[in-house]
Amino acid sequence: MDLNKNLQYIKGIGPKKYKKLNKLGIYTLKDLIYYFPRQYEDRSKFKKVFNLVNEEKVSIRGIITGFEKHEPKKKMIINKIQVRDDTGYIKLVFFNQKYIVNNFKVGDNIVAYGKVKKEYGKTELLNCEIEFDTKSASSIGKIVPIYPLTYGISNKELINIIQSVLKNQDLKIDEYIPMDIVNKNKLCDLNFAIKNIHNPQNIQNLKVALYRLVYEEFLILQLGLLYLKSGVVDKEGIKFDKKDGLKEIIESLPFSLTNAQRRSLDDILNDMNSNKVMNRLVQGDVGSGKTVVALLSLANAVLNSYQAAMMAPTEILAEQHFNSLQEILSKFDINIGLLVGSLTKKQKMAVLKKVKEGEIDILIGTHALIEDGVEFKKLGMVITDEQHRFGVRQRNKLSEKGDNPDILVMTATPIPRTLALILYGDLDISIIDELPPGRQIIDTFAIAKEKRLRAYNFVRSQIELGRQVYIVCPLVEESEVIKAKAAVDLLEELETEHFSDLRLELLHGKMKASNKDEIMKKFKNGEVDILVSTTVIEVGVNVPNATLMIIENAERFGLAQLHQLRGRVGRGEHKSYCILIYGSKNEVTFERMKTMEQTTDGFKISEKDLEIRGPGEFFGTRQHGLPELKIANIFKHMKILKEAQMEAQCIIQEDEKLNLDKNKMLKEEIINRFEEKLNDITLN
Ligand SMILES: Nc1ncnc2c1ncn2[C@@H]1O[C@H](COP(=O)(O)OP(=O)(O)OP(=O)(O)O)[C@@H](O)[C@H]1O
Repeated sequence: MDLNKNLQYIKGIGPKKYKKLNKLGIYTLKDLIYYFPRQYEDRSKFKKVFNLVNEEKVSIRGIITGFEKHEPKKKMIINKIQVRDDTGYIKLVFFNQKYIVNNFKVGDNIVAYGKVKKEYGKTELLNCEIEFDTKSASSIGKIVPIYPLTYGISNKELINIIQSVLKNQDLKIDEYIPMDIVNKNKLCDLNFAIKNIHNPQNIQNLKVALYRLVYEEFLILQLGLLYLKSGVVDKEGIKFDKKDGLKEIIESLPFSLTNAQRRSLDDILNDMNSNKVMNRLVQGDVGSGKTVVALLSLANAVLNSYQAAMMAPTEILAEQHFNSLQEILSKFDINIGLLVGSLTKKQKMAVLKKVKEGEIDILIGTHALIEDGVEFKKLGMVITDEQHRFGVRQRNKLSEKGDNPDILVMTATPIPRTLALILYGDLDISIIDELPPGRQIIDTFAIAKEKRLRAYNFVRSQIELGRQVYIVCPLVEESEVIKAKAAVDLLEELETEHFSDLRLELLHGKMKASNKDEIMKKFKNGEVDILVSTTVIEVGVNVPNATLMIIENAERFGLAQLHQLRGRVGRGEHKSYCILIYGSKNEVTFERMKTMEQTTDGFKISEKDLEIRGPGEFFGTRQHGLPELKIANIFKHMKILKEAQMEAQCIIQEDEKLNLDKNKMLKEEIINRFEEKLNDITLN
């Protein structure tokens, strides 16, 4: 049957209902049957009046014996319907709902659902729903689905619409998952699943249906991502040679590469050497030395007579990358340019001209890089250094400036593999899981806020040793203005009450870029003792002389975020410390603080964070970039996700392009659903 049929042409759905459904994003038959409840209320068991317990929510069944009407106040009418069953009497109470009550008369057999109130020997049912006691009662005596709704359509209305469509004998949905996979994973029939998700006969059926639909959604998602990666959209790319010049650059570095850096670089150079477009993610723990890997990849493109570009999430970072690259590559006659929002028009025009004429070999910048006016002479490679901050669209916009350039994505957030497969399932992954030698463990201490003064004494002792300190402000609402105010307040308190003799500076997102830059420079040059900052310093900032980080209200941050922040210290030869000051004292806070004290491995921390905080909060307040799913929940259904991921991998291994006959419908479904749901993830 054609599930793409517009609902307007379905019997029983007039223009009025159609319009209401549109508000929920429902247009076709498929939209409707795939509009899933967000939860259920179990109203399936009826109780006798005699057995009712105060405050419980129940379904009852009885016969109407009379009506009462009270008007305790103006404009307030309370109607009561007296009902009897074979064990006693009960009154159903309705506030200002005459229109419901008027549908019934004495002698009618009814079913009702509500909350029991027992007082002075009387029993009443509040917040009532009532229906005639027929087989078709839609929302009483059943497990009732509760749908996500918008204004203008009630849950009951939606239930009625969906039920009437489901009863339609013609509704037969074709199975598109190959039968061997259905059987192997014990998935129930698709029609059974759809019927039971909307109108579950019992809890067991509901579970079976839910499992199937969650599994299906994950399978399609993962398979779609793998399918994209598997070469279906492989574009012809540039074949870069491995140039000898690269060896020279590597030899000029002040250190030798770690094994993990070498491995990642090899992956990248092999990709670059193939004639397919590279789509690779380099995931590295804090301080693992991603920048140098990026630098060498960019240099390899330049040695092959191409231009390259690198996009960073903040200006501070872009400048830092610019400086590091400049330091190493200028000796090799490679020209680096910087393009950020804060340049004057004149400066910007000059950079753009040089980029267009090919005088700049490597352009570093913020999202200013993807603006329309930026044109390259011969762009061959792009790197985005991101923190779930750029969507695929932005990534693609940058790569469109070249002719199928190779793409490298760098992220400093260690994420568990399961999630990486979803967030970056369309990319090949290299992991830098080793810190450069000589790195010291950052000693981490969590203390209650009452002990803050001790921490401040420690700040002083570090500064006396010639070191520098970060103090990170409490995490407040995601508004830069409010964050800035919190930072200003904290600075004032520290300056007047604790460190009036030291050099303090402030850094927050609301400051003019040139100010930020100036302060960062001063901090780098050792002209500032304490940098009071919001989380703008979270990613990438590299000041080796800073050895102590204090984080206020540490319990408000995600563990992954704390780990990133902590990674700002311990970047040089000096022993480094992180003090987490927490304000609330509950189990979860203690457990999270303990994790930070005990572990410095970003991957372990992120696993733990996921475990402790669970749904939604894992990525902190940050935009997480996870795809929107209709029924599956990446956190709640982690086990099913893993199973579906494994299956997806098997399917692709057997039939990379999904050309086998048995996978034909699956492929169609993926293409359909991907277009609709995963716009943000497709690579074209
Ligand atoms: N193999 C190495 N041996 C010694 N030092 C290294 C090595 N690789 C990088 N470094 C140095 O380590 C520091 C951190 O490197 P880098 O800034 O690239 O880290 P990162 O992975 O980007 O970290 P973060 O995600 O925290 O920004 C830099 O000072 C860099 O010069």
